[in-house]
Amino acid sequence: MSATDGPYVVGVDSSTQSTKVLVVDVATGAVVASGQAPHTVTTGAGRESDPEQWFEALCAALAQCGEAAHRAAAVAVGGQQHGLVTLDARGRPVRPALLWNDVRSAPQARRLVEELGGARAWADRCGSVPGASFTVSKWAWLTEHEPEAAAATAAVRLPHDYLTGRLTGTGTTDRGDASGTGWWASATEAYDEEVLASVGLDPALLPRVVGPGEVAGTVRESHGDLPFSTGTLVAAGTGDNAAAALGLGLLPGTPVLSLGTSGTVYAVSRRRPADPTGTVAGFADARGGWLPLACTLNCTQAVDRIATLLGLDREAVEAGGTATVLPYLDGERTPDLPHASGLLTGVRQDTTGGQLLQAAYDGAVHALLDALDRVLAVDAEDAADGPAGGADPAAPPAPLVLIGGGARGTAWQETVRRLSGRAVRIPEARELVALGAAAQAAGLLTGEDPAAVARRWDTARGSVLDPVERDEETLRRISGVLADAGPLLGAR
Ligand SMILES: Nc1ncnc2c1ncn2[C@@H]1O[C@H](COP(=O)(O)OP(=O)(O)O)[C@@H](O)[C@H]1O
Ligand SMILES: O=C(CO)[C@@H](O)[C@H](O)COP(=O)(O)O
Repeated sequence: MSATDGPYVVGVDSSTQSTKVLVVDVATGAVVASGQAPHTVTTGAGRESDPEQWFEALCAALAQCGEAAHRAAAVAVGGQQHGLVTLDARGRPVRPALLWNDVRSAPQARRLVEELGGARAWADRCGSVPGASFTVSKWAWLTEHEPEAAAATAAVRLPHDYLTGRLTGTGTTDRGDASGTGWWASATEAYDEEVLASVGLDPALLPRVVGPGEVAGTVRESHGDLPFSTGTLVAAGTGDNAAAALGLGLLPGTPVLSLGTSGTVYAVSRRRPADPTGTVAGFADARGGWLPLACTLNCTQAVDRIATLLGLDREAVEAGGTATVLPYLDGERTPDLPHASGLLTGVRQDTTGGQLLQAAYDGAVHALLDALDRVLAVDAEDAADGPAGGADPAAPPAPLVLIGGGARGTAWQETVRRLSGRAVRIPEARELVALGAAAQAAGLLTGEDPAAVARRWDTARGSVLDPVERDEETLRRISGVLADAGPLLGAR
């Protein structure tokens, strides 16, 4: 069979900055066509995007795929997590979506944690201690600040639910994305009626949770902007991080570090996470397992912004110097400092712009690696459960898999390598979220586990950079600044 014999599937990544689509050959995993279209995100106090623009971007990205997209037998959507999409009775957005990196809901998150038994209780029932990013906090913010918008809401959706619904005409989600809402209890794998009641949200407004391997629906009557025929299968879809885990065919014991608008660090696990510190979110994955994950709000965009302020190319880093940058331009989630802003300290007469830029990369990566240890702690408990659970403890640690737009940058690669002290694998495949969605769609056609599809496609193939000695001095310096700067960063 040649690389283009089909059948074909379409995988979608509707993430913060853009929509990316891949048309993939089910037999070989060959990407036969791709497209990308940008999104607009508001700046200022909040972070909002228009869901209708996501659908327009999806149509535009699909149009770039030409004839190949018309041949798709199944489609799935991976999307940015947590965003609150409110729809009216006609299925139109009541207002723009509140995104995962909108920190205005931090006070509501804190109140919810206090009112429902504290952090330990939340971790036990929901798997996570909700912060400003979680959908439940956003709904609580909306009911307080825009009660008329909340009252006009006839359906509540996540970004990937919204797009899936535009394809099928029905309201569905999946356990992976539902686990980032704060109203889905990981302990019972069901909507948590007590949490919903506490924020005045009627469960009838929520989508049906489609199980792994189930069909969400079929493309309702096809229309001009979409290339799909009526009746094309639509898979459950999931959140973007769970989709990337599928796209890598991830097994327990292999940590992933994703460098996009958000920085994320995660692993798959057979053990349900429940971290009462709130650093590790106890997400479900898209298969039936778990996805302990930590997320930062300031990653590639924050470092690019600092490069722009310095008038430098993003690769123009220089080693050395004494400067420390905490690039928390949008407030921060890991560490939990939603009211923080960026901090620069340790500047001397001989500090160069390139050193300041390197310090920004270091600050962004420090936060992720600090959290990686906690993510791996869940995974290590998992490994202790049995031989299938994780890596041989005597073996060297598995390479850190580097994905997301930033993984293409040498400065990012070298910073992660130096501050982690681990080998770093860089998959050749660029769009792991869209590939994971494609693998989920392919699984509907072949009956295979989507992660097994991705392994058959060899999506994690790529170069491995050898480990270098960990730069403990820089890590210590950044940790010291963080510890000393509490009041400046709005720490409570
Ligand atoms: N060659 C590159 N080197 C470094 N960074 C890059 C490169 N190409 C893209 N990026 C970064 O990737 C980011 C987008 O990554 P992506 O994973 O697509 O984000 P998201 O999924 O959040 O929309 C941009 O903010 C940009 O800084
Ligand atoms: O909030 C999280 C994870 O909890 C983010 O990872 C979002 O899912 C956005 O992802 P990107 O658009 O940065 O890929």
